[in-house]
Amino acid sequence: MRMDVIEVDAVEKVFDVRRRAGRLRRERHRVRAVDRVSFTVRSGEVVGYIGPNGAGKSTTVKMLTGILTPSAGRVRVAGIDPSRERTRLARRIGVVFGQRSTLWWDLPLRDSYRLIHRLYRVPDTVFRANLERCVELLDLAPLLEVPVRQLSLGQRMRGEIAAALLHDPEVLYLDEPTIGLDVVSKARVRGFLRDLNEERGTTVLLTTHDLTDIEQLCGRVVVIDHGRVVYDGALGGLHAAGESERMLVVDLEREFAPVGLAGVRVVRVEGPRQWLAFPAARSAAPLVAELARRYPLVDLSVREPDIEAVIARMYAGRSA
Ligand SMILES: Nc1ncnc2c1ncn2[C@@H]1O[C@H](COP(=O)(O)OP(=O)(O)OP(=O)(O)O)[C@@H](O)[C@H]1O
Repeated sequence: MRMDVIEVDAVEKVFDVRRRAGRLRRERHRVRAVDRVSFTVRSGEVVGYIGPNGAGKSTTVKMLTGILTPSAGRVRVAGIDPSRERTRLARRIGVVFGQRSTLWWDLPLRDSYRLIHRLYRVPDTVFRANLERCVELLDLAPLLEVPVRQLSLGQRMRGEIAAALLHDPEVLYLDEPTIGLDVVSKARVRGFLRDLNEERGTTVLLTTHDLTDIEQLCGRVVVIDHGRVVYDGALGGLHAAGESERMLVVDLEREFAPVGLAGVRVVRVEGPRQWLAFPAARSAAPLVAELARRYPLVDLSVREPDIEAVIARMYAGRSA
């Protein structure tokens, strides 16, 4: 049976900040970075944790690693309370921060890996097998003797991901793992993560602003905004939540006035071609049938909305 490996229940994090209020006065001010957030992640799931800047994503991930203690609520990762047993938890999780390195800057990659081997007390056979696998799949062989500071961003990121996996973690947190990478490196990292999840059943919580990461990796997304969960479900369902539209592009035999169909908005007419927007959740089939019955239809295509637009619309709706 699949278990919940990450449990976040009514979790809050409030920061006390001092702000200047005049020449000498400082005012205390509270920032509620995470506001009664609840979600669970089952073993083997890949979940995207997304939201605009300052939404509370990093603060949540820091509570999941034990770096920060929640102000209220309950967090469990692999049954462990992260802030109480951070060291024990560290053996069960892997963490990759796209913007921060966990490797030793002046050491060759291989030496960083040796240190991790010893620090985490990884059994020799496990370490060797994992290193071999990562070196092969992430193409690290030519890089092992190179000091980390000489690696390109894409090379270093592959090195970081390997470092996070050498101790066989059940859960992997990835914070912007493809940030700044070129298209080829992004594809390689995504392919590796997909295989890792499929073959090993590693649970992944992925924070990213790159929606292709989400589309290609995540079966489910949790969207957070102003510290609160505003959506939790399948990626496809975001369209309905964001009230997004699909587009039917039709070519008629000749020019017509904008077609009149219930539930359809004509957004553009160019000669015999018309662009018809309709709710994304609705089936296109009856619309096409009705069109074909009433107009001389020559050709058509359906365009899916892009997720970025959907999420932007959802955020806008929330703050309005
Ligand atoms: N140590 C801190 N002290 C005070 N305020 C903080 C602290 N850390 C985060 N915050 C505030 O909490 C809120 C949430 O920040 P957080 O870094 O979790 O957002 P995020 O969703 O990860 O954003 P981004 O996408 O920009 O990384 C922000 O308003 C931020 O300024």
